Amino acid sequence: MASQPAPPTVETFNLTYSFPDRSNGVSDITLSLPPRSRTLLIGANGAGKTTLLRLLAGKRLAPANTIKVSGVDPFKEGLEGVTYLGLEWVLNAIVRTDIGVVELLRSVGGDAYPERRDELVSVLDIDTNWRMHAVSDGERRRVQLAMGLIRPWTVLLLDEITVDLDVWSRAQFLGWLRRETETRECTVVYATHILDNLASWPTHLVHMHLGTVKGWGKAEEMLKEVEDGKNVIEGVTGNSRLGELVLRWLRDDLKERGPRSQHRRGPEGLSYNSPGLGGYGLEAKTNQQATDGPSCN
Ligand SMILES: Nc1ncnc2c1ncn2[C@@H]1O[C@H](COP(=O)(O)OP(=O)(O)OP(=O)(O)O)[C@@H](O)[C@H]1O
Repeated sequence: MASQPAPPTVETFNLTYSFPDRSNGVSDITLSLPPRSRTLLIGANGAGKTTLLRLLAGKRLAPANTIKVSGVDPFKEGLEGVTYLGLEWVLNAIVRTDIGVVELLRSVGGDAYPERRDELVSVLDIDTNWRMHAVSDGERRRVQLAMGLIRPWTVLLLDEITVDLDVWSRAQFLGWLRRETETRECTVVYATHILDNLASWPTHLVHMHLGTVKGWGKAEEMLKEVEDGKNVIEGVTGNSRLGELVLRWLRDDLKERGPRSQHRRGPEGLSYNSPGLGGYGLEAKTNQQATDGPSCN
């Protein structure tokens, strides 16, 4: 009897990762995202979102037993069904050559999934007569998204690659992702700075700051923070609850970090100080201190 596919969960257990130059990537991240969830990764530039997504995709080697995607280590198993769409995908040169959309979609297996292919062509408003050397950036991006999504992934790791889509197309695309999670066993983790049309989209939120997760959980519960009416951001109006929450997070994170020139994430256990601001190179710190907040003195 064929065994049941594992549920598409995304879990990390005290995940800490340092880059080859020994600088901190992410520190002590523990998450458990259930099947069929749609999670937004939120954080300022440099918070560690891409690093985390690449680790989850098995593109970087995490310490043993710190990541499980659909129950297994993504680096060791090279998982079928896990799709990561990030910058490398966008930069792939073939989508700038004189090649037609139909050929491109065929090259990624489109003919094996004709219904999904046609649905994506419609949702992303793609003209199958386009030739890729003669389309706009947004049109190219739509084709790239269709290429990446045709095969029925079970875990989709999306690093903001919808920036070129117009607002309507992005809304259609987000609606399609939602329907996917509602109609089959699949899970989405999406890092983005663009909150348009996302107010009621996420089931879970993960708030990242300086390589750590400051908070995560069900979106509805985290959004309650906004309802207290306190801590309002002056001069900013018309945001969704999600927009308001994220603005508060980023404002407080920035305050906590201090000026960028005074904070650089150095090798684990070390913090860099800017000599121009009174620091003198490297100073040893405990891991706890290094990850708890701004490392300037
Ligand atoms: N290969 C690398 N080696 C050393 N440091 C790196 C490397 N890649 C990224 N970093 C650093 O790690 C930190 C986190 O980067 P990351 O790309 O994960 O942030 P992010 O949250 O995705 O940011 P953004 O919103 O700007 O895309 C940054 O400070 C970055 O400079």
